[in-house]
Amino acid sequence: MTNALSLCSVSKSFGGFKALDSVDFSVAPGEVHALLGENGAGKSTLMNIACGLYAPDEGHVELEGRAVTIAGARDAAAKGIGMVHQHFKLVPAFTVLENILLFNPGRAPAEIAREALALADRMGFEIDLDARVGTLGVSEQQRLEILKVLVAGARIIILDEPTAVLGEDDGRALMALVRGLADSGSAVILVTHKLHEALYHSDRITVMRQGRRIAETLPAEMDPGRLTTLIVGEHIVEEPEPSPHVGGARIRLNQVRLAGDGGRKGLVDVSFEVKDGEIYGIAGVSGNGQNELAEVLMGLGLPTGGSIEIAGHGDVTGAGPAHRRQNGLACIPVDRYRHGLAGSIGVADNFAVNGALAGRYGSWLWFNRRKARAEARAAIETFDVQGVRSLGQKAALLSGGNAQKLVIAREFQGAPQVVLAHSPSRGLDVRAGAAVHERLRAARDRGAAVILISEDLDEILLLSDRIGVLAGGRLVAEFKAPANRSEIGAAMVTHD
Ligand SMILES: Nc1ncnc2c1ncn2[C@@H]1O[C@H](COP(=O)(O)OP(=O)(O)OP(=O)(O)O)[C@@H](O)[C@H]1O
Repeated sequence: MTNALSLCSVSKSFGGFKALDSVDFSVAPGEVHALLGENGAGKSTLMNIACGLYAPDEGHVELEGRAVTIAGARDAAAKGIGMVHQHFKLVPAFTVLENILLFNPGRAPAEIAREALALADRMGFEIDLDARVGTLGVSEQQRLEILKVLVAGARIIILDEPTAVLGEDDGRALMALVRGLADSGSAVILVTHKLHEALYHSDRITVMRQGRRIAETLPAEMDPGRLTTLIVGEHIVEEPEPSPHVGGARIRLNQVRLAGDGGRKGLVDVSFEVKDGEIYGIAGVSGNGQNELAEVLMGLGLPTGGSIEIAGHGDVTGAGPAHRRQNGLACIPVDRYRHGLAGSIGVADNFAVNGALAGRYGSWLWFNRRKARAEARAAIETFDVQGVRSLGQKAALLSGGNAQKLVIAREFQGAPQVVLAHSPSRGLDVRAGAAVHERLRAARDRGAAVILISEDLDEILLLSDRIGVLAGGRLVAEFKAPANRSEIGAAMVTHD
């Protein structure tokens, strides 16, 4: 069968750095083709060429066997290529229908509405066209992103890490939707870091490493070990490791409340404590209060009741983010681009923020830029942040995974006593994910209290010494490691 899309010997450089080196990639109608590779391997760059955001330096693009030039995103849409980006491109204040219209200008709203409802129905989900996007949950927003490109007539659909923001159930539902798209004749490219998605939900797998295509293979010929080895060049297996020493309570939440509004659940009388030398995992289906809990802990949301205490620092309930940092709290936020990094400023300056707050580089009158830069350079090396070609390079130009490594490098400076990690390995490849886990264990082993909020139950089970389950904004159950996976799963869903 003729391929729907082929990228033929495509190369791309950014200022002398070869992000893609003569890569071949194709996808056929009715096929799900998984694209895997380490952070910075070049997956997004390749897909950006497929959807017209970048022009290749060498090589060319073919649609149904004919060489074409794709002149930008609009042209790609007109040629039937639709990309669903990792970071949604929706306007929260607009309704669902208005967002679809924005993406499909010039067409009659009534016609678009009819088509959107018919497509949603065919894909097996419901959608309220009048709902404001800001009130939708992540999985609904993602379906809307997919619907947007389908309404625009996409037959080649590129999904960039679509389940990174979803919990287990929503992730499974999305995989069923992906299969439905292929069954209806679309060519689907699934960019992912999740091995099981490639192994069980794709028809073909391409692996990239350092800008090159390392392998094109079939799921039947692979298993998790072999696939990991292809991706990172080594066999990585992680095992749980209990804490060597648990001390006294370091951080304590007493009956913490946060009012819910719109689609937000809020928090209802959440109480738990985390001890020195302990990783406390917060498990739960996404949208059950995890973001709210993280905000309250980071000092971004003020609780409407209850208190938060950090041993040695007293009551920090009303303290803002900067004050909390000075009280020994480090944060790895879930949304690294919103709360973690300032994309438009340089890598070194992003790194220096914490040290500057702690007065490590002098005062605002005399800022020791040399020291800040030297520390940034050392941390980038230690934490293996790749793709940094100069310390002044904008953080937004890092690949998703390397941006996360930069946040972690910064947050682990200065040996924090309390670490809040919210989905810390989201978007990271296996090696980088394992390295982050190692850092969290190391922080715990030197006596820090670590709070790990993650919708990935495997990550929770792998790392936690104790586990709390968040459901409907309440902490509904607590377990000690080694915990039973199905009991935790039951607690996650049996409470409203
Ligand atoms: N516009 C750009 N300018 C400079 N460098 C860039 C640009 N876009 C990408 N790069 C670099 O090219 C390399 C490949 O990045 P790319 O985003 O394609 O990786 P990826 O495989 O998608 O990674 P991840 O899984 O972390 O998202 C990285 O080193 C990145 O820093």
